[in-house]
Amino acid sequence: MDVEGLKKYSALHPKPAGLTLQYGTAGFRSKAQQLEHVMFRMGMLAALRSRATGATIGVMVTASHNPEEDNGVKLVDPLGEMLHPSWEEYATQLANAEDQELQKIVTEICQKAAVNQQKDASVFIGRDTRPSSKELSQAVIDGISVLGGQYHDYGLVTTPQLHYVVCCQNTQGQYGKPTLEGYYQKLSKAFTELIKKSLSSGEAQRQLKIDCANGIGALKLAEMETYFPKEVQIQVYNDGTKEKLNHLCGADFVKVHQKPPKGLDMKPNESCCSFDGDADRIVYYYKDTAGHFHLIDGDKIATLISIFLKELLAKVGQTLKMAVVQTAYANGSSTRYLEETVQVPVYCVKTGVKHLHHKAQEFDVGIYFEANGHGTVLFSKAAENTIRQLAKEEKDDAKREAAKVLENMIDLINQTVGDAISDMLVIEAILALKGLTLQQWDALYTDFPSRLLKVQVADRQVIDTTDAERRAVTPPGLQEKIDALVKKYKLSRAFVRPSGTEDVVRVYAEADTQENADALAHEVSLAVYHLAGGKGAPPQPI
Ligand SMILES: CC(=O)N[C@H]1[C@@H](OP(=O)(O)O)O[C@H](CO)[C@@H](O)[C@@H]1O
Ligand SMILES: [Mg+2]
Repeated sequence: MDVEGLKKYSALHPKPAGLTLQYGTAGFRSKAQQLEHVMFRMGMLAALRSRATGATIGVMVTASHNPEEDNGVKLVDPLGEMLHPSWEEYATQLANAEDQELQKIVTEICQKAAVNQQKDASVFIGRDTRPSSKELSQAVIDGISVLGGQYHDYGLVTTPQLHYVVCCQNTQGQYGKPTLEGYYQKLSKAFTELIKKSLSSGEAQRQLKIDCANGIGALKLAEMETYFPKEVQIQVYNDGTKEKLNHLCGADFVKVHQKPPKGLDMKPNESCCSFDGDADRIVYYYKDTAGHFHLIDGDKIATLISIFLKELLAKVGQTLKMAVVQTAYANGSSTRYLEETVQVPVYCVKTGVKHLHHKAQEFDVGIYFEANGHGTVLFSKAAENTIRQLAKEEKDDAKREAAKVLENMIDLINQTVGDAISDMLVIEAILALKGLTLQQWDALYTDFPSRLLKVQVADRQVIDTTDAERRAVTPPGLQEKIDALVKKYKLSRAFVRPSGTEDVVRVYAEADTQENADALAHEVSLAVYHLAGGKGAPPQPI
């Protein structure tokens, strides 16, 4: 280790006194001006992780759907997955070390994780469009360099694009070419093949309005435009030229407020969707002729994909094990529909993509989505091989054609992580192939009315949960209170958990009517406020 270099560079990116941050659900997130030292140190950690795995590691500078003033950083593991949980602890230790302790902590991590410091290190870097991202990614570069690592800076990319190139690089091109061009080519080729099949059935040109949250998605859709088949016409809104990132727009805003984003003029029955700030989430929506807004969230996306894949698997005659993975935030109506009508097993795991991804890996075809629109489909290597072979060699025409559709789906889906661009193309292809309108898709089932709220408390860690976060174990009395409140309403359900990305406790409730869901959520919020150390004024009714 270049001890002098480390001293010099860490002095350029000093840690603010008294600041402690934690590698949470989606890496580190905070106000941008508090993050320089974290970026520098995550550059260092990525170099160490690269040496430990003998592979290229990704570092993405983004705070996704958070306000423009925030920023964040997450590490990408060799196959494009989220950083392994065993290293999250090292990330937290390194980020919180005092400047003069850095060398000691690095040595400790190297010992604990058996990192050979002589090995080569390679890191890919990407960033979103926040004003602070460029400078912060420079701090990441300093961190990589100070530990003697090599890097490739992809500059402005969506989070899923960075995951994709990391996976391509570490699979020696098996997953595709580790370039943006490679990404656009792979997706557009698969999409064009699929759309061709629907056109023969007389589909008209498809039109879609996309709210890009004033983020990176707009730039990347513009780059991709030349690759799109002309049968699909997309119109980009909130492209970042006028308004602030994520302000009153984007997938998170639309999902949480259950209303259309600012800056997108929506005519009745037009297909619209929203990306989030780093383009790894997507939700669809439309306005009916009576002017009512209809949200089609991650649960309905998972449902559409499940129906489509199940039908195809039946056509190819393969008994592959398929399942859907959700979190406690999935609307109860979606879970019921998937289990009872689509007849696919559904599993509930803790919030956070890493948990969903991990569970989905247990199946031949694992479909996972968070209700907020983050999700993808994973195919096991064995399933993928079977499908590719059938697509090439199967004698039965109908079976072979179905296998080809599945093969293109495999190529169109970004299996490394949820990807708004890829998911959008998957959805458009399925709707075209099935000849479904957004209204028909929406009508598959009706969401139970729900409400998601935040409560401020002094220390959110006083709440500990179990059963995939659906029950609170501490503080004492809280779960009993929630149980009693839930009993007061019909078709109701409620749970609370500390957020992993914000300093709040999240409260979720469902009930038979919107008024009841709102009332239940409010009553549960009060229980959290009183039993878990509420801060500031008590929660007000909605
Ligand atoms: C209710 C909700 O939407 N929670 C989000 C949010 O996590 P919290 O731990 O709830 O803050 O951000 C995560 C990262 O983007 C995302 O994975 C998750 O779904
Ligand atoms: Mg995001």
